[in-house]
Amino acid sequence: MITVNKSEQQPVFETNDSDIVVSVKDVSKKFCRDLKRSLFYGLQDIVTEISGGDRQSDRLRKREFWALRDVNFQLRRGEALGLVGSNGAGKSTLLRIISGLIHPDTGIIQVKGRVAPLIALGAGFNPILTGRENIYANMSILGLPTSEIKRRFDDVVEFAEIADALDAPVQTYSSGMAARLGFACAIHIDPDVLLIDEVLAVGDIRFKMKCHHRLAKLREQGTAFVLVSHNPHSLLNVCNTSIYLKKGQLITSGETEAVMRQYEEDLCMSGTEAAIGPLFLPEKPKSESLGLDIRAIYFKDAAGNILDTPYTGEHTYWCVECDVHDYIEDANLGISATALSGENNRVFYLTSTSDQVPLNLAPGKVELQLEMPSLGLIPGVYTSHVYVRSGVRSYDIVKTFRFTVKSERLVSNCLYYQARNWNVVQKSR
Ligand SMILES: Nc1ncnc2c1ncn2[C@@H]1O[C@H](COP(=O)(O)OP(=O)(O)OP(=O)(O)O)[C@@H](O)[C@H]1O
Repeated sequence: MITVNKSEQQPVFETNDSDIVVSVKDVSKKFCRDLKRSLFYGLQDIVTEISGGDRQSDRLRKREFWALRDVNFQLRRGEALGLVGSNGAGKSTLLRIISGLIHPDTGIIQVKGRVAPLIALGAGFNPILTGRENIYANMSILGLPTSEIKRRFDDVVEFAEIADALDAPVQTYSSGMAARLGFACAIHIDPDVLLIDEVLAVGDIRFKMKCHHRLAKLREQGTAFVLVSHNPHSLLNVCNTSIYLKKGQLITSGETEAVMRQYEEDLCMSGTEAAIGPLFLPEKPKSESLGLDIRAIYFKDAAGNILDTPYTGEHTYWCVECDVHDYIEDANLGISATALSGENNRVFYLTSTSDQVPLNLAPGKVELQLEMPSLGLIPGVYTSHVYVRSGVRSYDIVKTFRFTVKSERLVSNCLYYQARNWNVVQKSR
């Protein structure tokens, strides 16, 4: 398990643990966007190192940026760690550093045992060599002696299901075939650490199931995994702990479900400023009032508490507080909500009149409520339109009430939250 220091959201190191197979301590990596400059910096670094100077690895030079910054975590035998983060967050860079393909600029990486990186499709294969030749080349790069490769060769071919194409160049393989071969080579070297970057997303469902089955077996035997995926379900199925990277920084780590929740919430909110709390409006001068004035809009929970933000799936009241000056019969409360994150889609438009619920209002302070037994909105920032009418007569309207929805549940891959129960009904025996 990753141990997390709550105050800093960085894992706390436990040394002297013989089960630790990967230890990543204060690791940073910088890149330069400008190719010419990058080559120049490379040369400069080599010269500095040869002359025994200080490279000042922890400082950025012109046009450099941190692709990873002070990342810490540990992985133990048999543990599966998920890696999430949006494009460019630094996931592949981290895997490349663990696999030894690139070196960090600062920090220490310690890896015990054999690492099998499944980092990019067909990585480690030479396209002009045949499948047969590539199996030998790839598995010996991964550290297996030729005698062992010979012994395992048939199992690799059988697992990869490429017997017919074994003597064809790998460049003639489909992406699925190349992925199958890569996976087969990696698992047949008995790795201590397996690094997987979205590779399982390629291949048909049957092969994916076969891979998952094999991964579970490897894990039982003590292989540790780091799995990068944009699909929360594959992470939830495989990894009990995960880390969330954002612009190279480790944002949070811990139990996969909690990490995914924070990642999804950030994704839903991206590009929009969170809006929090109720909206209160000033009293209107009598001359401007049309007989009913909206004075506040807010959400309440089932116990009647006003909420800063409503929560997906919870029993929620959308409340519209009004000053009513005249008797109003058949008032119509209309509420629409549009998601500001994503493509600005209107999510719902509800009116009491279309639900055939006439609202009869007497003068005084009145709270109109739209009761939602289970809030269907997923986490995100929304803007809404709220009005009170009667027939064609409009009393008051608020055009932009912004609010934020949060969630304590996982709502991945959903456009709305479906309240539900799962049952088994025994029909007969
Ligand atoms: N060799 C390189 N030279 C310059 N910049 C690089 C290099 N490799 C990666 N980067 C940059 O570093 C950042 C992190 O890249 P990385 O590939 O690790 O992200 P990622 O989280 O794996 O993204 P994705 O989900 O899109 O695969 C990105 O801004 C990327 O453009």
